[in-house]
Amino acid sequence: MSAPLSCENLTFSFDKKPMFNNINLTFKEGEFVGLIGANGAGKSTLLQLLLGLLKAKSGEVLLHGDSISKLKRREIAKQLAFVPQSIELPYAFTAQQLVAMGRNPYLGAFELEGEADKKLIDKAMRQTDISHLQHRLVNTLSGGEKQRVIIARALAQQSPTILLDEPIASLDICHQLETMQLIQTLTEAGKTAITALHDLNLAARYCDRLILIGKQENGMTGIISDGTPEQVLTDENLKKQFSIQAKIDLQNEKVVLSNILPISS
Ligand SMILES: Nc1ncnc2c1ncn2[C@@H]1O[C@H](COP(=O)(O)OP(=O)(O)OP(=O)(O)O)[C@@H](O)[C@H]1O
Repeated sequence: MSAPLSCENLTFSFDKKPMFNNINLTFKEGEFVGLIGANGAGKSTLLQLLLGLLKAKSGEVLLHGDSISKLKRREIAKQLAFVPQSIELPYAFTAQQLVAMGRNPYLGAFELEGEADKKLIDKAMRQTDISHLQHRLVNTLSGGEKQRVIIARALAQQSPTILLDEPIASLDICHQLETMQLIQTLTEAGKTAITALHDLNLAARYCDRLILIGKQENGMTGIISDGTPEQVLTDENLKKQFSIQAKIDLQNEKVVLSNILPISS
């Protein structure tokens, strides 16, 4: 069976500045993948390419083997949900109305949500701990509350694959852990999750696979390393790609970084 999401020979540049050259990736059903890399490495850009929001210069993104460029946005939305870093809304929506937008790909124009949709909306709000915020206007919520509303919208979308751009950046520590646990539970149930993350310890603790993006020897952006957290979070990668040194241990079969220090250039 073809993978829920893959890309073949993706090449991309912003204006004339070459960025990705020949990226090939396959994401399997039930994988929890962390995209890691320093600021400006290209994590968001890769997510936008996988979503079909940025157009590759060459190569293609495939959803279950079908080229994303041939699918309508509505069909793509049934397969891929996205949690962006931030969201600007032109009008005042309540949290519940925003979460309900996750059902739009399944509804006709002017069609209202049915009972089954409402159940999924309620469930997504419970899973992200925002049921008590349902009637609040989203633009009055704190950054972390708003982030959880956006995650709930993506869950209500019920897509087999979810892409998240730093979903825990503005969350308190408890909601960070709960969100990572929630994504882990969803992937254990078969969903594929690909999430950009800055916290390497949380990435190592929860993700099955890490993809490290960064500058290659030839100056182009590419995949520096792709594998288990143990394979990717090596002394050399931490030094070269993050300019840090750290003590790397294994605790309960999970990589744990401690004594993290910047390497002054
Ligand atoms: N619209 C654009 N036009 C030109 N360059 C861009 C554009 N968007 C992003 N870039 C550049 O592409 C590079 C990758 O950016 P991207 O946002 O993908 O990085 P990132 O890994 O997500 O970074 P961060 O961790 O800081 O969010 C950066 O050098 C950025 O300045």
